[in-house]
Amino acid sequence: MSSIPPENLLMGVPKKGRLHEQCMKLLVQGAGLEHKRPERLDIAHCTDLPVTLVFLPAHDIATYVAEGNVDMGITGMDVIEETEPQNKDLSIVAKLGFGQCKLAVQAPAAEGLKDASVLAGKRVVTSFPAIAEKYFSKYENDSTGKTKIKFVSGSVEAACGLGLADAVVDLVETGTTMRAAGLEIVETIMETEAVLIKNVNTPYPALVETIKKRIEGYQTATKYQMIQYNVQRENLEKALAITPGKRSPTVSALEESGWCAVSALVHKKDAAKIMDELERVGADSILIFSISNSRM
Ligand SMILES: Nc1ncnc2c1ncn2[C@@H]1O[C@H](COP(=O)(O)OP(=O)(O)OP(=O)(O)O)[C@@H](O)[C@H]1O
Ligand SMILES: O=P(O)(O)OC[C@H]1O[C@H](OP(=O)(O)OP(=O)(O)O)[C@H](O)[C@@H]1O
Ligand SMILES: [Mg+2]
Repeated sequence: MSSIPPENLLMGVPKKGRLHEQCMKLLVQGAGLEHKRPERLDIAHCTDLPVTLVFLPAHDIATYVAEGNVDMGITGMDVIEETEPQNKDLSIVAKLGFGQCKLAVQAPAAEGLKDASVLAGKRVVTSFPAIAEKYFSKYENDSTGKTKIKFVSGSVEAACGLGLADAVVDLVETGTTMRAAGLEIVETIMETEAVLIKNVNTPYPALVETIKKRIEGYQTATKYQMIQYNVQRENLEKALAITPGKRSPTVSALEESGWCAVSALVHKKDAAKIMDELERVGADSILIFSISNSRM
């Protein structure tokens, strides 16, 4: 294996699981971190920037970053919360808009529990023991005693069915896993999504900034599309009210007198509605272009 060049920034990336694919897309297509990962190896050097990707379990990445073993990383907010008291040197660089789900107290639907206070002192199985312990402590008193929290690293929802737990604390996205196990949400503890994080003492702040800018540019590109259309000057004001752009639209004169061409960024999700509205105020030759990357 080639050794890590000493001048390289180390970036912790989830090696598998729910975040892996979207992380790779973001880092390669978005941040241009092209690399070759040798078979079975958890380290890959990038060709364009002095960055080495280190493939790690998502649940360990906050700790690696907080302790400065890697300079940056991508993991869930839930993982950061779980390791919280040790994270004084960790800071969040950007929210990434994927890996969105919630961490929730779940109990058998048949029990019909109205709130989690009745679970204080009972048996709870989770991959998030620190969050669960803190959460249940607010419900505990002399008569309930301490909640018995047991750590498992996966397949958490099976614990109630196996008779090992009265409730679980685990992630819920679509709810499919939870419902299949006959569970329901009793209380939501937190909403979570993937975040880009850094160690505040990294010796590569300029490189962190470059990666952050590249990712932000890519995120904008994936959220927006470029709209272009022609409109008569008398209808321009109404058309610009529909497409005010991100900062401001570009308006240029057409050869045909009385007409101008407009281009502006629009939210991808609003594009169809905006085209309808522009047509209604007399715009024509309306075109939508995808943006593959951007820098604003
Ligand atoms: N169903 C989900 N939807 C969205 N994000 C999720 C989901 N499950 C997990 N995550 C996010 O991904 C992070 C890593 O969890 P994941 O389950 O991918 O890792 P893992 O348990 O190491 O992998 P695997 O489940 O393949 O063993 C979680 O901390 C959370 O932030
Ligand atoms: O609400 P859903 O869409 O069903 O997603 C939630 C499930 O996804 C994750 O599990 P994963 O698939 O990573 O398996 P694991 O429990 O073995 O980690 C999480 O731990 C939940 O079990
Ligand atoms: Mg998992």
